[in-house]
Order: sequence, then structure tokens, then C-alpha cells
Amino acid sequence: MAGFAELGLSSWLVEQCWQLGLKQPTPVQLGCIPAILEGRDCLGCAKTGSGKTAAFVLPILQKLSEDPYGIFCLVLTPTRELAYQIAEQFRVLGKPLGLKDCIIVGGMDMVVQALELSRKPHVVIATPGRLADHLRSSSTFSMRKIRFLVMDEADRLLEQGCTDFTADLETILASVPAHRQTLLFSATLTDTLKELQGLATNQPFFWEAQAPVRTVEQLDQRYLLVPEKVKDAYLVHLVQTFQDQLEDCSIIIFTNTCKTCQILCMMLRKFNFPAKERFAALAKFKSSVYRILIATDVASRGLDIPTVQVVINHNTPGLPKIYIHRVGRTARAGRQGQAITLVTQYDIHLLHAIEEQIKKQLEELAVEEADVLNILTQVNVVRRECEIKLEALHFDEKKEINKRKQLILEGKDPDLEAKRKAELAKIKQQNRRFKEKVGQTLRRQKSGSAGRGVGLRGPQ
Ligand SMILES: Nc1ncnc2c1ncn2[C@@H]1O[C@H](COP(=O)(O)OP(=O)(O)OP(=O)(O)O)[C@@H](O)[C@H]1O
Repeated sequence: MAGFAELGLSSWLVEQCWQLGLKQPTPVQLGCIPAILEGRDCLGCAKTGSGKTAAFVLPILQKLSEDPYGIFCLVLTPTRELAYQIAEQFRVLGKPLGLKDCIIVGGMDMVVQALELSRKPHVVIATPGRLADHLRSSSTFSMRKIRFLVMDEADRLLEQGCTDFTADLETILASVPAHRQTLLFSATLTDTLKELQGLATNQPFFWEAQAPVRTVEQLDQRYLLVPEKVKDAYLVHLVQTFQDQLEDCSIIIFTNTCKTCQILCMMLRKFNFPAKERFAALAKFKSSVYRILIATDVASRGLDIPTVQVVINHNTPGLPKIYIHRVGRTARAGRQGQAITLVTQYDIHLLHAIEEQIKKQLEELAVEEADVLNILTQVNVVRRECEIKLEALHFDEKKEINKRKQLILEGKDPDLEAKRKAELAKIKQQNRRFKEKVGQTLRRQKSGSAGRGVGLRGPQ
């Protein structure tokens, strides 16, 4: 089998691969790297965890080292975490080049980002929304000369899901040169292939993993038929079983809504499981402080957390594609993994659709029903308690929103009011501190003069 050197990569890059533990190219890397080095556009479709990121990072770094300038490459990806993950691969593999990268994602300071962009980083890794905001509002940087446009999880970027990137992509595509190399990657590219081919017109090279099954072999995939009402008891039972069976067990549980995500997290914590929701917890989950991550589909794509042993689908995904990305969070880079999907009486057709797409029948998981029945009442009570607690939390939020609405009706700007309030509180605090200080000084002076008084009297 060809090594990285035989693919046309320079020795410094091959050395970097070795240092990272990448000894042999994976099939998607074998397929795509030579075509990209030849200057062709590329559409790469390969299973989750099969090394698609390095398949584009390596040839881009090679080309960058031959003609270094900024901004050389733009990578678009649907979520913040993925942007950070991709940037990390660029940084580690591109270390000998002194690579400068810049991450442009929502939730971070726009001004700082604009400054970074104006410094002409070699690689910009961005989520479409925030990058489009910069392009619309700032003229301190230009994408006019980029050599590479990469769209990671390309089908997600193009489909009109809960976050619709269409308008932002239009802005971005209008600001990059027509003469460029376009690289599109995903585990589920085939569904949006036609649209994607419109983007990659430069002798596009299409690479798809030749495999009868669309999920990896090392993944043990099972389903569990459960009545809707006892689903959570099964979940708790499964989590307990995995914790008992696996050493340092790490699990991702996928749910369909943020609310369920919150409730399940509260519930599992009540049972003393080390659980966290996705948003605050990713870094801690990666560093193993928490062993159970509960997430919605936002986290289902691309996240590369090698230690995940089990994925539990608390709901059956409505689309087979979502299933493929979710279960792909485990059994990555040749490791073993398990995926269990809870299927209620209403979701059997969804299970069949998944099986048809992945070209594999899932096996039923055997569970000791009596164990589940034993905890059923307790789990349902705890769940209800958590729901009530969450409602109370939302009640406070709603109160806050109503206050804001009232201010707007009064013709006031709620943000300005909040700022004014904060300033007032600050002034009050400063006044208090000042008074305290004056008081202290007075007391000191008083006790000092009293002391002197004694001293004066002393020698008499
Ligand atoms: N040639 C290689 N040899 C060994 N490990 C590799 C190789 N290439 C990549 N990997 C490792 O495999 C893991 C998965 O890679 P990557 O995140 O690129 O997968 P992916 O195909 O993009 O998956 P997804 O579709 O879920 O985004 C990473 O931890 C990466 O370091």
C-alpha cells in the first residue's frame, strides 16, 4: 500500500504525519490527495471517522508551502466545534511552516476577528454566518485571491435545515475568485451531489468509498424496541449497564430537542451519572471530566472525540443521514464502538428507512426487562421533578422577557435600561467603597490621635 510520500507529499509533511501517528493514508486520503495535488476540484465522500480532514489539509499545506501567502485557503464548516477541530489539524500538521490560521465563528468578538483577518492569515476556518457578516460589514480583508475553498460537511452547508446557510453562502461565493480549487467533503455527500457539482467545475474528481455498507465495520449497531412511556427507564438502565461493563466508559446520547437534552441531563445527574449537555461541556467531555455527553444533532457531525465508546439515540433519527452522522461519533479511526437506537412503536418505519440507506439490518439488543421495571417508577418520578424544575427556570426567563416587553412598550430600550441600571449599581458600589475608605481613615486617625494622646501623656 502506498505511503504518504508516494502520494506526492513532501518529506516534511510525511514527517509531520508520522509525528501525529498517521502512518498509512486511509482510503479517502489515498484517493483524494493526488487529485488535489494535481490541481483538480474534489468531491470526497467517505464514512465517518475515516480521515477526511487530513485528506484536504495535507495537500493544501503542500501547495501553501510552495507559494505561501494569505489568505490562501478558506474552509467553511457548519459548526463552531468543527471549525476549532479543523484549525487544530492545520496547526499541528502545518507547524513547520509557521502557519497562521484564523477561526471566524459566531459568539466571538467581531472586532478582534476583523483585526485577525486584516493580518492576512494563511488559512481562514469559518462558519458561514459569521464570515458573511464580516464580508458585508468590513473591507479590511479580501478573499479575492484564495487558491482553495473547502466545504466540510458540504451537504449540510447546502441543505436548508434548521440553520439555512443559503444567503450567507451566496455572499461568500461572490467574494471568492472563480478561478480556485474547490474541495467538498462529507460522509453523506451523495444526496446533494447535483448541487455540489455546480460548485466544483474544475475537472472535478469524485471519490466515494467503495463499500456495501455506509457505516464502519467496527461499529456494533443495535436497536431496542421500547414503549414511549418507558423510554427513559431503558435509557437509565443502558447507561448503568455500560458504566458497569466498560472501563472509563464514555457515552454520547443524542436527543431531538434542546429541552429533552436539558431534562435528560438533569435526570441522569440526579442518578449521579457524570452527565453534561453539549454546549458548555465539550472541552470537559474531551478531557474526560464528564463521561456522558447529551447533545442534539448540532453535535452529530464531524466531532472527533476518539474515546467515545457508545452512542445512544434517545430518539430514532427522522433521516437516515442524521443517523449515519450520529453513530459516526464512535468507532472512529479503526476503533470499536457501539450504537444503540431506542425505537418506539411509532418509529419502526424510520428504522427501516435507516436500514435501507446504510444497507445493513440492525440487531435487536437484548435487555433484562425485569431490571428496567424495577427502576421504572423511580425514573418517571425523577423525570417529572426535572420537568417541573426546568419549567420554573423557564418561568424566570419568561418573566425577564416580559419585563423587556414592558420597557419597549414604554418606549425605552431594554438594553440601554439594563446598561443604565448596571452603571447605577457600579456608582452605588463605588460610593459605598469610598464611604468605607473614608470611615476607615477617620477611624485610623482617631485611634492614632488617641494613641498619641496616651503617648503624650506618658512622659508627664
Ligand atoms: N492516516 C491515518 N491514520 C490513522 N489515523 C488517522 C489517519 N487520518 C486521520 N486519522 C485520525 O482519524 C480520526 C478521524 O478523522 P477525521 O476527523 O478527519 O474523520 P472524518 O472522516 O472527517 O469524520 P466525520 O465524517 O465524522 O467528520 C482523527 O482522530 C484523525 O487524527
